[in-house]
Amino acid sequence: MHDELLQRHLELVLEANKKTNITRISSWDEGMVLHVQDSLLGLEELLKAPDGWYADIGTGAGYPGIPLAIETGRKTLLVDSVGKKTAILDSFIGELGLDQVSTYTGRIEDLAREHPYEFAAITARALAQLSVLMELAAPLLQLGGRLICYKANLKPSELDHALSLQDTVGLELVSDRSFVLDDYQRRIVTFEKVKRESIQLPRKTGLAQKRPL
Ligand SMILES: C[S@@+](CC[C@H](N)C(=O)[O-])C[C@H]1O[C@@H](n2cnc3c(N)ncnc32)[C@H](O)[C@@H]1O
Repeated sequence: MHDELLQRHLELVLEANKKTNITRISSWDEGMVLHVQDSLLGLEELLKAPDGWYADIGTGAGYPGIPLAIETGRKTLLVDSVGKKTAILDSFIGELGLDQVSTYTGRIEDLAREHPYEFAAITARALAQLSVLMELAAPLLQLGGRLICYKANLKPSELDHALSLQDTVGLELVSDRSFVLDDYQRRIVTFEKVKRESIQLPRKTGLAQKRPL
């Protein structure tokens, strides 16, 4: 049942990608590994998050958000600033019958202004360096909520910088798991929101990515 939905989502993505560029992956086999299997690497972490809303920030074609929503049945918000992408995602959601999933068209920083501290879990893949993900997620997460970061080839300096920001953004590293997926190095790095951030977040829209902390 789940496998069918996961495969149907990939079919829809590859089909839509012929008209609108929503992913660089164009083959079924690559998609099954680098989109579907990769998205599910963080399932264990999402299952450990408290109950409540889950957001996939910078979701693109719905990875890892749609596979994780299919597997967990969680109330899910797919967030992307590009309206063309969220319109395509809305059609996928209808086609797949995922009633508990919806989209938000806009910047992550604006979502945080509209819904501060309302999310129990956040995922992000191929969006930004860890410190930027922490800054973007901190004002969205409720206390005890989890930020689950999908990283490829994570450098020690990127992790060190992220760890140095924990106190500022109120997040604490809770797990770090490594995988090899088809010769690619993968890491799922998870933080928990343990206290309020000590600086005003979100900063002005765009600054997190343009001028990282
Ligand atoms: C490289 S894609 C990754 C897509 C998907 N997570 C994946 O791994 O296949 C990054 C996506 O994040 C979106 N994005 C980047 N910065 C954003 C922001 N500040 N607010 C909302 N969406 C953002 C882009 O439009 C793009 O679709």
